[in-house]
Amino acid sequence: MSERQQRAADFLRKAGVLPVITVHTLDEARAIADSLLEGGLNTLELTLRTPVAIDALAMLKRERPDIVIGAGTILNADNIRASIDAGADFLVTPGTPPALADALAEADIPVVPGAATPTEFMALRERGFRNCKLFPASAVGGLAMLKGLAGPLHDMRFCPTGGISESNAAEFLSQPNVLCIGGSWMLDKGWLEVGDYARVRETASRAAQIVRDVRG
Ligand SMILES: O=C(O)C(=O)C[C@H](O)[C@H](O)COP(=O)(O)O
Repeated sequence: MSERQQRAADFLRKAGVLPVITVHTLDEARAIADSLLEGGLNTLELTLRTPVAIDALAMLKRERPDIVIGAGTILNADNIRASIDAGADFLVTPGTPPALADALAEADIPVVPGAATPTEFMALRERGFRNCKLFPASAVGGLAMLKGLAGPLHDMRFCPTGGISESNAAEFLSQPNVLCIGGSWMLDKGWLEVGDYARVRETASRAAQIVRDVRG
């Protein structure tokens, strides 16, 4: 495993839970990041799904240097460049077609390429990637899929994301081939719409407790 990939493995394992956030304003980005941090989660994936995402990433890296931020929904080389320029600590992709895998392999930043099938993970493995996102985890088999991958792809580690909630988080996190679990369950749309950041903080805090319970 390259030193760069090892760096991704270290902080993802340490984080245990990777909240996936989508922000619409800089104020919302600050409020979400602060609530997660107060709840005990200091690593997050900020998706590039909204026009303000890159500005929010740069702002958070400037104003909240203690937060480790991955840029998510990386779809192409332009997204990679913009995220690195904004100060991203790592990159996450929902899927990884060959041209994107090439661009990730050249990027000097920890990367967590996404995939959903053994063939795709094998293609990533051939390029040297060992730490990958399983997306959309529940839709493609969830725990059963992770257990299935553990045999043939025993040297790979996964960050399952998609369909994980407070009720199944511990079970996913307990799998030996799981580095961290990703999800948006602590960022319920209804709570965000009414600015109920106390619930975000409480749910983040319970997620942090799940990590302590499972990992010690
Ligand atoms: O946009 C991306 O790049 C993604 O990877 C999608 C997110 O990971 C999922 O939307 C999170 O899944 P839920 O926890 O089920 O909401």
